[in-house]
Amino acid sequence: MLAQPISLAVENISVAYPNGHLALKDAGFALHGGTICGLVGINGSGKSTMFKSIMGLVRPGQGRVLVAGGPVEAALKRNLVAYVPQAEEVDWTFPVSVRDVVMMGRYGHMNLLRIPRAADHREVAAALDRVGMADLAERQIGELSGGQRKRVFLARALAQGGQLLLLDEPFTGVDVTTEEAIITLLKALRDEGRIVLVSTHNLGSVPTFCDQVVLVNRTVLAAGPTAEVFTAPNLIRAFGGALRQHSLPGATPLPADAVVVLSDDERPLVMAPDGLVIGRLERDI
Ligand SMILES: Nc1ncnc2c1ncn2[C@@H]1O[C@H](COP(=O)(O)OP(=O)(O)OP(=O)(O)O)[C@@H](O)[C@H]1O
Repeated sequence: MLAQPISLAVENISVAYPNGHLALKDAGFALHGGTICGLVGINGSGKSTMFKSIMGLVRPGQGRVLVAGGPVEAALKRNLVAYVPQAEEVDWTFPVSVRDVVMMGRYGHMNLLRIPRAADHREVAAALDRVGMADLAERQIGELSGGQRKRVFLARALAQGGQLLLLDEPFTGVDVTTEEAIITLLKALRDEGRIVLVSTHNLGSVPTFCDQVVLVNRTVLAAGPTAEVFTAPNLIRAFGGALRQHSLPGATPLPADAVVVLSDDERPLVMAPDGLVIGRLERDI
């Protein structure tokens, strides 16, 4: 377990960009260590803006974000917040090795000259081992598969020692086996007391790995345990016209009145009419 329990409180924040666009209004939720939470919403709903607020990259005009009970800046100084970017945010042609990228997670622990010490090398080796990338440590990052790329940046977050992990769309472009491996790792990190906050519009995987869900659409529409929040009525509220609903044609053993919610991950969710998630299909319909 971690020495000190981590917590995150987003207290009714409003965030406007310099062009005047109000990306979040009165958005709030709270999390405590030992949870995986899905930050779920359509494109442009404010997920990245929420992450940026938690990382101190944008300052809310109203409200505040507290990490471990204090301001974001203090948490960043303590290396508590670690970010795993979307693949598109990374320049994969940059000539650095897997080990170099993971070592970047140690920068906050080094002095200005950034000369790694034995402890830094140890942490990097442990992180690479944990994500199953030790054998590829010397490989250039451009020569990795999509799933391997995700694991490298997860290793960087681990080497940093982050207790609040922010993952932006971690399953985009990875196959089901890799997705399962990443989920297993995220659950282990949760069990060690971390907060794992995962931004995703990949609805199908949410019930399988998220303990809690925050539904966003320019504000927080609902937040809480997955079974209470991840329901058909709430999802329709969050996704509006972006969701298509179908009755499932003659499928067994699913109830005849089951509702299938199609998202963009090609593995539709199956819900009872009252909104309870029954499961998900492993095939297209
Ligand atoms: N720097 C910016 N300046 C002005 N508007 C912005 C800026 N960044 C984002 N926005 C706008 O704020 C809204 C929320 O964007 P945000 O990136 O937070 O959404 P998102 O949920 O992360 O979307 P996606 O799933 O597509 O990544 C969008 O309407 C977007 O166009």
